[in-house]
Amino acid sequence: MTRPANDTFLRALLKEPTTHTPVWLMRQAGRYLPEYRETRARAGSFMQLCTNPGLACEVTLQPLSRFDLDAAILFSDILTIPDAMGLGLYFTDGEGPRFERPLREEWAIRDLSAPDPWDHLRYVMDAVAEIRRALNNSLPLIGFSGSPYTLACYMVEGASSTDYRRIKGMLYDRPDLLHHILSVTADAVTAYLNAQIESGAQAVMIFDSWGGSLSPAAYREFSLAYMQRIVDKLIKNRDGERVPSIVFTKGGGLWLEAIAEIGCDAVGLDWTIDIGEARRRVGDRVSLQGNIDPAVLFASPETIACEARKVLDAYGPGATGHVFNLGHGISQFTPPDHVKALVDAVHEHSRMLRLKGA
Ligand SMILES: Cc1c2[nH]c(c1CCC(=O)O)Cc1[nH]c(c(CCC(=O)O)c1C)Cc1[nH]c(c(CCC(=O)O)c1C)Cc1[nH]c(c(C)c1CCC(=O)O)C2
Repeated sequence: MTRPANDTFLRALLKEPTTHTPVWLMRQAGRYLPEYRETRARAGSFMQLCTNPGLACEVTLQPLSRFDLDAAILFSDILTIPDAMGLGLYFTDGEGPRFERPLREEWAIRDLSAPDPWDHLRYVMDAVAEIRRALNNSLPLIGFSGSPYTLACYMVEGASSTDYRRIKGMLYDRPDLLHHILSVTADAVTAYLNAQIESGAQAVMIFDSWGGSLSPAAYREFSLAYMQRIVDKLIKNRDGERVPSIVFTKGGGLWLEAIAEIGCDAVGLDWTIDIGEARRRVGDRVSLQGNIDPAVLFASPETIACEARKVLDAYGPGATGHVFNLGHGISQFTPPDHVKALVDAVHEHSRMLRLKGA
């Protein structure tokens, strides 16, 4: 496949040299942008926005026309899979996602099956294809999914949770039931990501937002093992090339070496670990994505630039292997011009470091 005109993001994931450090931001399309709020109001609801490929494409492109970002990410949500499994996803203002039929009963768990992405999730594949056409090979497009464990948290709890008591109760009392949910969900995620690759996604990311709430042993058994199964089964693109994958476990800093072993190309880092230390620990096995504290964006543009330089300096010398990002999704209260200060500082400082040969 011809690489996009700006291929720095793909190059960094594959550890090829780059002229600057590529940057994109988790949740770069979202409520902090007034034009997003306008499109969302026109769509009616968040799910109507996600299920309309034309509107999903429109909001995917919005941050790209404001900022000099190095990648686009599909506008969708991780909860499309449990919705397609029949759990009845809905969003309430201020309370986040909820399911009408959370997975609690053994019979419902035994009934669970992986949805065919070309049938129940075709709107996502249509959005991927439409975004690729609109990008016209200017930038790479990232596809994504939630990790099986993170999806299971929402499926079993029925909403966001602070203590995960239902899923953790199941994990310790009925590990067989949780393994069944995770196994079906891992098959669903594999088919979903592969369908996104067939539709044109040029990299894929697995968001394991809640894996970090597990004990080390439970993390390996209930989260990491299933992400490994998915990464193992990712297909190549139509031209027979490897599609790089990124695995992001929020709160996974203690387990970096284990994550780097599963066969992914890059590991996402939250802001609780020094990126230089992370790099020393994983060596050449994987690239790293991250990891500035998203709250830095509430500081002044000068401070933001200074903090961005600290992350680039902490990563250290070498012209590749780092994709700059936030340590978690951007806050809806972020001033858009602060994002510009961040993106421009990353480009400027990393170009300077390359010229100095650092
Ligand atoms: C846990 C999780 C979810 N969704 C996602 C995760 C994993 C990442 C993380 O840990 O944050 C992933 C996600 N959600 C969204 C994207 C779009 C792509 C991007 O720009 O990065 C991505 C990659 C859009 C969204 N997904 C959601 C919004 C806000 C919806 C709105 O317009 O009201 C957006 C832009 C809704 C959503 N979806 C989810 C929650 C908890 C919420 C409510 C969050 C909130 O209210 O801030 C589940």
